[in-house]
Amino acid sequence: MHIVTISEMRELEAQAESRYGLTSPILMQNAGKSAADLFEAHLLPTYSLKGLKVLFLIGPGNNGGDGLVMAEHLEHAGVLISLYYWKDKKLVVAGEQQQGPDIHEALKTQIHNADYVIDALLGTGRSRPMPEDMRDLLALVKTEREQRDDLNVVAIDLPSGLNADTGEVDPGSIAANTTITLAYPKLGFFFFPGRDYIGDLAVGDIGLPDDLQPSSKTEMITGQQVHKLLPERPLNSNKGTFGKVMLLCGSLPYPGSAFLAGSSAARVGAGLVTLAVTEKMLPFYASSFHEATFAILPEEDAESFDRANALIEKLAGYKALLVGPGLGQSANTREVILQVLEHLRSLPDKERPRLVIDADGLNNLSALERWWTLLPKDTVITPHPGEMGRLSAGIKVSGGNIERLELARTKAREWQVNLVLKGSCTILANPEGKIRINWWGNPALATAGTGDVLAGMISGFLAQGMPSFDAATAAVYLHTAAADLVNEYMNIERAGLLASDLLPYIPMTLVNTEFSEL
Ligand SMILES: NC(=O)C1=CN([C@@H]2O[C@H](COP(=O)(O)OP(=O)(O)OC[C@H]3O[C@@H](n4cnc5c(N)ncnc54)[C@H](O)[C@@H]3O)[C@@H](O)[C@H]2O)[C@@H](O)CC1
Ligand SMILES: [K+]
Repeated sequence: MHIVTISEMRELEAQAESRYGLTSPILMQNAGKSAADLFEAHLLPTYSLKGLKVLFLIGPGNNGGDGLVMAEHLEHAGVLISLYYWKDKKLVVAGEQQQGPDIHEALKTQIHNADYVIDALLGTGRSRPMPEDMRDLLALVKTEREQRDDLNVVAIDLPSGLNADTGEVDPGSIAANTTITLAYPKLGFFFFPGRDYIGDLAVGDIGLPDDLQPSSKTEMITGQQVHKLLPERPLNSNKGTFGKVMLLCGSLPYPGSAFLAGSSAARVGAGLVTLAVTEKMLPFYASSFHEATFAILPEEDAESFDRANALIEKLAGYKALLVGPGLGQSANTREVILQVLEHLRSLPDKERPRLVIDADGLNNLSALERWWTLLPKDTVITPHPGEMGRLSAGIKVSGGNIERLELARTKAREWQVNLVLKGSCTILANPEGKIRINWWGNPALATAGTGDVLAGMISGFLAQGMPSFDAATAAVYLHTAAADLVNEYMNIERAGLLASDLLPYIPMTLVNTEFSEL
């Protein structure tokens, strides 16, 4: 699904009118109707609309207009509606305009009684800091919600005061429990602090024709998209059909990485997983990972040439190679990596295993001048912000702010790689400037070993012949989906997940994608 900036959204609306006669009032009718439908479908699976008390905060522009249309639809469905028009300071309760000197007190009563407050004050037309009286109005809602958690705020299009391009927020903005955005998610939703203000995201349909597409090269990854990317699993198949993946991972003191990454490759469906390990390490893996096969390498103090060659000799017929997790950063190991890269570059396209480099693979590379010139075509790299900083000559890389986007786009082009810049909303960028962003994040994933799982999943998809950018896309999405399943089935919330907990849930995510809307 496209992600749009404010100007891209305006351009779409202008085209809708000039090419299809879809004027602003028509789009607004569609927007308000769709918001009402989503409100009913997504937000109230267990409640009836009848008798529900909903207060609408109506702003001066089209965002307020959307709110009014939505209110009208909900009123027909039996919702008890009150409307507060911010600009005129007018309060209408059940169709009656409230009179008298103290509208403010009457408004407070409405907030106190409401089940839902709909924030339809400002949308993409926000052009300046919020006036104090709008901040005060939202502060009343915020205070009330702090006192009772059965008050929900639903933002129309976006939480008022949020900058839809950057994710910056006004001091008066309040976080929504749910945001019903119109037509497409806005870029600012994917960056902090904005990300924290969106709550659950739903995307409303404003009736734009299918062939009117945004020019944006930025996409939000969705379950349905991933479902279409996943490899076929024909009945007439054997383990050879689904490809072999080799892992150059794990060393003392990080043996677990190879197990986690290798298991993850198998869990996304790779036909065969081979761990390239030393004889000393073999007993550890052989006892914990029964399904793996092994390529035995000379010990780590052997000549780098011999270590690299032992791997290269075994590599024929492999479709994917993962280098890095737990590998260590000795000069000898760096030499091994360089020789393996040289070998990969020398192979014809068809015979070359697709490469994923993660963790120590990246740390080893970042010590070298113009390291990216050493990579074979179609490589995927998966840095977290710290690794990204080292790869980019020591700059500081944000974990969630908007600057990440341009950095990812520029560097993927410059380095000619498929870049997975990890973070709360992981960003993927390819050499052609295409961007895909993962909406889902899960703080439980902030624990050791989950990166190994992600890198393993990518290599498992590569083994099955998926193009590099798509393999990374599917893995990033399903990795957070697996974490959500762990939370659900293990009954945990934001902490306590072990990376290995993800493993049994990965296959379930492959099935679920078809049915997830976002
Ligand atoms: N234009 C269209 O075709 C459509 C617009 N849609 C809705 O319209 C919204 C955009 O509408 P508008 O462009 O009218 O913009 P908004 O409704 O976001 O706000 C613009 C109005 O608010 C005022 N304003 C701007 N910043 C302010 C601030 N900080 N404090 C107080 N007032 C401020 C402006 O003077 C203007 O009157 C979208 O977010 C969406 O909700 C949808 O109805 C779909 C179709
Ligand atoms: K709004």
